[in-house]
Amino acid sequence: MSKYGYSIDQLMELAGLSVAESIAKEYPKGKILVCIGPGNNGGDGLVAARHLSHFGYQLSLYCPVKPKKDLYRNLLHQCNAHCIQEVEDLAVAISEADLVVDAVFGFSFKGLARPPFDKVLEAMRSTDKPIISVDIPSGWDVENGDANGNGICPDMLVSLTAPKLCAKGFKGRHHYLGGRFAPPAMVKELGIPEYPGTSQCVRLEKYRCP
Ligand SMILES: NC(=O)C1=CN([C@@H]2O[C@H](COP(=O)(O)OP(=O)(O)OC[C@H]3O[C@@H](n4cnc5c(N)ncnc54)[C@H](O)[C@@H]3O)[C@@H](O)[C@H]2O)[C@@H](O)CC1
Ligand SMILES: [K+]
Repeated sequence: MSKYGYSIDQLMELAGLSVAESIAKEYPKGKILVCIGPGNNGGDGLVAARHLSHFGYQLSLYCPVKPKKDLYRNLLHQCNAHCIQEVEDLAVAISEADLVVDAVFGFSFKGLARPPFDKVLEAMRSTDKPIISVDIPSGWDVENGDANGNGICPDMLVSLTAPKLCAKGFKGRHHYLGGRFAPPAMVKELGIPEYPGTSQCVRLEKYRCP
């Protein structure tokens, strides 16, 4: 997207907002735990957490690794200013949550999850709480999906910009598209569906991939 002059902050803000809006369309108000990874997928999760708190959900964050980048630190600072608590005990936090947002890994994940994220994925695999994955279910390869069987099975997937090939393997109930920032040339090239009105997200009734 940088060829169109966007900064990562702009894209992340719109991506996270679209994740929050997608969640609000399908799940009633309640407690949401957001699990944050070390890259931009985690940044999307921090933005989504902030918007969900504005929408009236009760948020908490689990961030086992904190990158030193200003972008990440500022997003975390904003969450703190919104009284979003960070939790230390993942098992307890999952048991107390109504929903879990998976913002651990996105399209740059490779191989098998290394510590401490192996335990985060394990905890998300073993809960029966609905999981909402940001862009890609964590542990999945962007093209080959859950090839090694260590990924998670989300109830909702919010694909960003366009669904990735791995979304073919998504078996959950709700598939949304968010990240409404593609200019017309890109919309045409990728066959991105139309968004309704002013919405930042669109429900996909069947798999669509450019
Ligand atoms: N158009 C775009 O490019 C946009 C992308 N966004 C988000 O950015 C995501 C991609 O972000 P990134 O490229 O930062 O990557 P990710 O957030 O997918 O993850 C990269 C991080 O995971 C680590 N990692 C990779 N494999 C690992 C393994 N096996 N075990 C442990 N750690 C591992 C890497 O060292 C790196 O720190 C997308 O999926 C999407 O959520 C949005 O923020 C905005 C727009
Ligand atoms: K994810």
